[in-house]
Amino acid sequence: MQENLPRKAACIGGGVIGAGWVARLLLAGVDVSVFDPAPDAERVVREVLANAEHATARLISAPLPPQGTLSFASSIEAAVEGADFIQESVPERLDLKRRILGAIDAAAPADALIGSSTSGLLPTDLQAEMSHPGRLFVAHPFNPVYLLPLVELVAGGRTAPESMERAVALYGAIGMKPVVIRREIEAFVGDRLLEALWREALWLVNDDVATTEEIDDIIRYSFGLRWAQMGLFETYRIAGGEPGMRHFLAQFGPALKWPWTKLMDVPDLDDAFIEKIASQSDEQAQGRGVRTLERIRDDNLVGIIRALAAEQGGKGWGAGALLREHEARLRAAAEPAPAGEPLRLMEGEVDAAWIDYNGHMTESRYLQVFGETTDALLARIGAGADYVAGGRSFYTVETHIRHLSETKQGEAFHTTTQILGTDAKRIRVMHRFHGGDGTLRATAEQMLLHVDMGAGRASRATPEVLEAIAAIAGPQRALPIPPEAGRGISDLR
Ligand SMILES: NC(=O)C1=CN([C@@H]2O[C@H](COP(=O)(O)OP(=O)(O)OC[C@H]3O[C@@H](n4cnc5c(N)ncnc54)[C@H](O)[C@@H]3O)[C@@H](O)[C@H]2O)C=CC1
Ligand SMILES: C[N+](C)(C)CC(=O)CC(=O)[O-]
Repeated sequence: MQENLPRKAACIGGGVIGAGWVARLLLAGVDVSVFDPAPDAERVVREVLANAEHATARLISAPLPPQGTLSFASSIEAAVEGADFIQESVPERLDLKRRILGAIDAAAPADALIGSSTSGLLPTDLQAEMSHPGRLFVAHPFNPVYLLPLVELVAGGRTAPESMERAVALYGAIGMKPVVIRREIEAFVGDRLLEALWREALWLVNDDVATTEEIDDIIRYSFGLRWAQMGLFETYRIAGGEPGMRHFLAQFGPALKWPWTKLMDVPDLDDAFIEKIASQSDEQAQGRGVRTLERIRDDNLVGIIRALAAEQGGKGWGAGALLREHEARLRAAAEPAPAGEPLRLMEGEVDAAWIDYNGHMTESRYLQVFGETTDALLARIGAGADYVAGGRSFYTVETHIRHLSETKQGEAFHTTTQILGTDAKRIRVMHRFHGGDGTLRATAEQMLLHVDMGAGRASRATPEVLEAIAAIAGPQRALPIPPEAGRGISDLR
């Protein structure tokens, strides 16, 4: 089991955000008990979980821990019993949140942490009536919680520093990027930025400058793409050309004082304006329901995050680098294969983009999966990113892939690895690609050569790496040699 994971979590409120938390926690292997009095709460949570399972299987290529157990409680008291972590996600009303947090505080075990999902209320106000306010903090996520990694952590006046330290470790362990906000302010940082943009967008629709669809196009075809990989400041630094940020500020700073934006004014949200926004939004949705839109959004987000994970020589960038770190933790925490068995190094689900004109997974994607399996093996034997930074690495010098049967879109898969042979400079491996039903779909035999990158030639691996290889390869020697090993392509002429 991974370090810093809660033993048992309780989610109070199972709507859009609560259900997202439930899914993220369950998929991290944590048991979750939910309390939500809405009659259809269980249906909503299960539908969001189904979307999250689909997205997570495609996002994370490391073996996932066994999913936690989901239960529905009939009261707050029953939900929080035995929980060491509670996430509150009830509607955004101070009086309601105070009452609910009071009930959680009274019933939860003394050492349990309590995070509130509030989008803007001050933690000091939320704590006001709690008997143990030291354990309450704001943990503000972004929708969908099971895919977007950021969580803003905000301490109130009475939050114990130790609770914040524990919170950073806990949210990190479930694959998130906790950012501790330095000072308690309403709406924290993310929603301050988003509200400014949203307010401006409402004015543009109100004044018939653009429709909801046109505004969304202006975002998604331009700066929306930029923001997934660099934020505002780094993007503008580049826009300043070679002199960077100083030149950017000199050129565009004065425009900030021109009356372009409406700042704090908000158009009246009267019935006519609500109808205008809602009907434009209906037209834009083209009849797609919310679960369909969620699937489209999730598939796109998975594609973007995985693309970021492939950057920087495979170390990843931004949210992609965070995913790489999380996958490494999951691999380290995965139940080790019994000595002598093939290692199970990679899991996933076949992406729509991996399907070719023949309607099955295309050959280049098998090589991608086998390449990532090799990376996972190298990380396992201590030859991962730190080793490469020290100037040594393994290069793949030969690969032979055999395609044995088809794999279709959406199928689950996993890979296994057997070390066939090894010496001081080489590892010969056989990777196998299995479909969700366990059948063998493809194999890849590879020769990996240890290289001194500075000298640009083959060299001996370090004693530690050789020892780690021997610990896997020794017991695997009892396995039968796979029939694909050493085979060439037919000599058809
Ligand atoms: N929707 C969003 O985009 C985001 C919302 N948040 C925050 O998350 C919190 C929840 O918002 P949503 O999930 O959007 O609202 P929602 O309306 O989708 O869900 C709220 C849920 O709370 C339940 N509820 C009501 N009274 C309750 C009670 N006494 N005990 C337990 N559950 C109760 C409702 O039945 C409902 O299922 C709010 O504080 C909001 O500011 C944070 C980030 C993003
Ligand atoms: C609209 N909102 C204030 C509830 C949005 C958020 O809090 C964050 C998000 O997911 O955009």
